[in-house]
Amino acid sequence: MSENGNGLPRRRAAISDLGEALRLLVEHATATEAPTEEILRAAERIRQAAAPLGDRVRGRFDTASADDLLGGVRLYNPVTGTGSAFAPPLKIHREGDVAIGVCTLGRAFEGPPSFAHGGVSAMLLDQILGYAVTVSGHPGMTVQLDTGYRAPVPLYTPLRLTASVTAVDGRRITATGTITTADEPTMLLVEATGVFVALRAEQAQRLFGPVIGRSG
Ligand SMILES: CCCCCCCCCCCCCCCC(=O)SCCNC(=O)CCNC(=O)[C@H](O)C(C)(C)COP(=O)(O)OP(=O)(O)OC[C@H]1O[C@@H](n2cnc3c(N)ncnc32)[C@H](O)[C@@H]1OP(=O)(O)O
Repeated sequence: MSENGNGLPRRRAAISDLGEALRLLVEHATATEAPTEEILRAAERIRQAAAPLGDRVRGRFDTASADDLLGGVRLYNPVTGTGSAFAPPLKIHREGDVAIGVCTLGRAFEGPPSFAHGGVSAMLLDQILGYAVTVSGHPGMTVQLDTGYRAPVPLYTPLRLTASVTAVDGRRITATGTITTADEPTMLLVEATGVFVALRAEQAQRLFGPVIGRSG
């Protein structure tokens, strides 16, 4: 399915609206103490609502019609995608050479009680490090991600992430990043160093050839 003209902005807005509804559902479903019968009724209604969406789906190697890979539009990215049920979503922008991210994590991201799962922090950092690496003009794939957990990351608290490239060594790009709360940006919660590798042409073709061949 492809849409152009006014159809594409409307479709992207609709996908983001669905994503927001799904995130509300995930948040309520994760936090609910509703009666068991209400949970059973909700499960049935949700299955009914999901069915028509499954009538027309894209294949594994098909890019979403609303996405723009080269333009950086990925509505279903699990970290930043506004159409994703799983994404916080993390919102990233640039301030000079530094990437800044903001998000708030709900109950679905819980690890230790009332705090974020450590893997979620690593996921957020991988994404913002990858963003910093991409906008620096040296895009690559993560080959190593080292995370240091200094203090637990609180749920339901606005968070601030930063990332910047610290070294470019041939095809290897190193970036470092942090997570703090928005209110206390000097109190480090999690830090990370990521190593990214720029793909050789044959690696890009081997890994993404089927996707590149079908998009556009
Ligand atoms: C329009 C604007 C839009 C802007 C907005 C866009 C925003 C857009 C944001 C996207 C943000 C996504 C952020 C998520 C990023 C993932 O999550 S990527 C997914 C996770 N990563 C992977 O799946 C990668 C898996 N690894 C691989 O497939 C292979 O390792 C690779 C990457 C193809 C590289 O192949 P390889 O054979 O391992 O490495 P090779 O090519 O032989 O060597 C490359 C170099 O890297 C080195 N290297 C390899 N592994 C390591 C390691 N672990 N540590 C250190 N060095 C290493 C090698 O030693 C070698 O160095 P040199 O000898 O050249 O000095």
